[in-house]
Amino acid sequence: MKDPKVIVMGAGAVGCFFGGMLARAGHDVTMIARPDHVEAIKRDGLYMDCLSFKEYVSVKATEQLNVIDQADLILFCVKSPDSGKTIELIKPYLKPDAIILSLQNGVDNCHRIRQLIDNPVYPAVVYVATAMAGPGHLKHHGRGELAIGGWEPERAHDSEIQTQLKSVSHLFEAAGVPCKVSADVRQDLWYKFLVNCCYNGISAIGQIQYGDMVAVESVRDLIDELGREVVAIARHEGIAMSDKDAKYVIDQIPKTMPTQKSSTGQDIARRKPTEIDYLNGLIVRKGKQYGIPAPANQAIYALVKMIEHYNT
Ligand SMILES: NC(=O)C1=CN([C@@H]2O[C@H](COP(=O)(O)OP(=O)(O)OC[C@H]3O[C@@H](n4cnc5c(N)ncnc54)[C@H](OP(=O)(O)O)[C@@H]3O)[C@@H](O)[C@H]2O)C=CC1
Ligand SMILES: CC(C)(CO)C(=O)C(=O)O
Repeated sequence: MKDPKVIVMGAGAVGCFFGGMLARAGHDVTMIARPDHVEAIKRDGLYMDCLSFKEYVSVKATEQLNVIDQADLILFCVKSPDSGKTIELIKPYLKPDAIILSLQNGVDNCHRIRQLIDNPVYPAVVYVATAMAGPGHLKHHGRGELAIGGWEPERAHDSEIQTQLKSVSHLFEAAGVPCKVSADVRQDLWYKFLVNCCYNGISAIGQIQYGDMVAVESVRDLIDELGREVVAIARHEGIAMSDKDAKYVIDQIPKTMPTQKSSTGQDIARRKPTEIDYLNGLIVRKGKQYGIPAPANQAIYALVKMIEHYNT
């Protein structure tokens, strides 16, 4: 992929970080964002307040969806409940070979997107801690690596897919973003999903950072219980998950991003609907379907839904 035109669809915390890194490396990037962000980015540039640098990065920004007709690569960064409607909005402008990279949490966004369009769609497993601190102002709290891959098992060895994935990976790597092509991206997605089920809801309910969360012993016990339930469901889904690896990915979060409040917590703070139906809510539904009890996930799900109900 030589000199691709990159569009960030939904330039918030994640879109501004990864799109911003590509723009900073000199790529042609356009952020599709809400008016307050567009105005600030056009005026001053995107302020990337990162752990390793603080810089105003020059990048294009617009509210207009028709710029999608130029895109070779779309970083799809809207929240999970917005996936379907956003795809319907951009569908009229999509080039047939434009690659859509979903940087969203959850395990079913690519499947839902792919039901609406024929374009190549790939998941990115995203380990980063970011938030929008104000219009055009990105605050980075830790990490920033990606794993991408082909998720449709029947097309796993397709050479065109592997070529596309390698070129996307090179693009990010050259811009300073570690990006591996995963041999089993479904497994990687479930490990990340495990992290989200363990941390996002508690952080949202308590409006609390991960480092402070795990200072409380009973919260650590709850995280363990949430994790056990998710691992049981994952195994039932045919995902190979070891207890040792699950514990490792869970333990890394407060160590590598202690000052972060989850994206679900950020939604609650902004009085927006959350992604909880696609996180702990999915575990609750699958638990009922498979007859696997998931009371801890049920409790987190119910509490976030209650807060959302009176908050939005
Ligand atoms: N924040 C984080 O650290 C991480 C987040 N993630 C995942 O990444 C995904 C994105 O999360 P995040 O970046 O935090 O979310 P944000 O809410 O910060 O960003 C999404 C942005 O897209 C905007 N948007 C939605 N539709 C449109 C549209 N039609 N036109 C213009 N702008 C639009 C939203 O505006 P509005 O709010 O007004 O709808 C919002 O500003 C989620 O799936 C999340 O779980 C993954 C890893 C880490
Ligand atoms: C990586 C993590 C846990 C960062 O907060 C996240 O994915 C989220 O907030 O949704």
